Amino acid sequence: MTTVFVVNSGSSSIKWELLDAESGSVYNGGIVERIGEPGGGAEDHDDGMQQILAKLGDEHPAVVGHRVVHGGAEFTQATVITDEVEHRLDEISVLAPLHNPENLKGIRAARAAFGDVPHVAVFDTAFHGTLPPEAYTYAIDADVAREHGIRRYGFHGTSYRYVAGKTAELLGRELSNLKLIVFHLGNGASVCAIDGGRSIDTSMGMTPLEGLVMGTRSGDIDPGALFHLGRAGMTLPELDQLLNRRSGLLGMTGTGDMRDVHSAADAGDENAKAALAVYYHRLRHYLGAYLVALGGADAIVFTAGVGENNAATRRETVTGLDGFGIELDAAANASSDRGARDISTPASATKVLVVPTNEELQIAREAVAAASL
Ligand SMILES: Nc1ncnc2c1ncn2[C@@H]1O[C@H](COP(=O)(O)OP(=O)(O)O)[C@@H](O)[C@H]1O
Ligand SMILES: CC(=O)OP(=O)(O)O
Ligand SMILES: [Mg+2]
Repeated sequence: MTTVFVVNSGSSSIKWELLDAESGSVYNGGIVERIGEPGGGAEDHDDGMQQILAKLGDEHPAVVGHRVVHGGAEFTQATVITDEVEHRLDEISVLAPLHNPENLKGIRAARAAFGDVPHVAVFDTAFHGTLPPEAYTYAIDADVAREHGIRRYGFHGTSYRYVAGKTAELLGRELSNLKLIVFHLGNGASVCAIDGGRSIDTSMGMTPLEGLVMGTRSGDIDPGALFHLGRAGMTLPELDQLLNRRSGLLGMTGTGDMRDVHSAADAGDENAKAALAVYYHRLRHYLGAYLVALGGADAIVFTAGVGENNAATRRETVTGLDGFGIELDAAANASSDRGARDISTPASATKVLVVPTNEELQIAREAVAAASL
């Protein structure tokens, strides 16, 4: 038994678990949400971490695993955190300003509380270290790109690694022989084309802003629109705020929570219906692209809050694709089953699956491995 304390410190929340990395049994855990908001769970991330550490009481983990969203070009695998590593993480924080500074606060507070055990950083970007240059290169001036580190990285990799492994188990196949398209649809959302367990393309880019429509993020937008807004007087911080925090479902409907968007659409709200259409349109855009990138897929997999729970999103993503060998079983898709499951017809050449993610367990396992426990 190896007890791991996992800290998943996000832009506005901190999720945490105390679990056994071998069995996956969770002893304790929780989430501090809406950090910094009026009436939220904590004043700031430092306050949030102090609350969590107080809840741990006398518990003393053998290792602490930290989700770190951006590892830059340097960190391509889970890494034991030394003072030097912490310093390097600080330097690359500018690459993910919504996420990394908060990840670092979690690391500092946890290292102060548990100074005698190894702390391991597990990176969202690490799984995408296999992206080929044509997938990670932006077609801009090569000198500017090199000087400023402008390239695509991809995120949600810890989730993709976990879900890819579970998918192979569910199908009873070797991951090395599988072509998968995995949709991670949570507040942040992305999709990944996985060939033989290796990420070959993904929708998020240099930062977690590119790609799909998200809770508060725009996803893909013509950069020319930003120049236009800049000329109209918007400042850089305002543009950052607009695209990262006031766009996506929130920007189009007034709420960034998919459940509320559906409630509104069901009640006849035209903005909500239009926003869902945009959300689905973007999902299908990437599905088509990745089917071609992989030369066909063995399975299309849905995970995270929306992907696991929202039958309408799954249906609208794959509807009308029988001619491509993708046939959803409507009843299986609509059922309230939980757990990893097949929601396609027996005849469907490409399986459609729901596979719940577990980033905390994946972080715990990688933390134990990196710390050689
Ligand atoms: N039953 C459900 N139906 C539709 N959407 C759901 C359901 N349950 C959760 N969600 C949506 O999942 C999203 C949150 O996903 P989650 O993976 O928990 O996000 P994150 O970890 O990025 O904060 C929210 O938009 C929420 O509305
Ligand atoms: C990388 C990212 O978007 O993370 P999250 O979904 O937790 O915001
Ligand atoms: Mg998440």
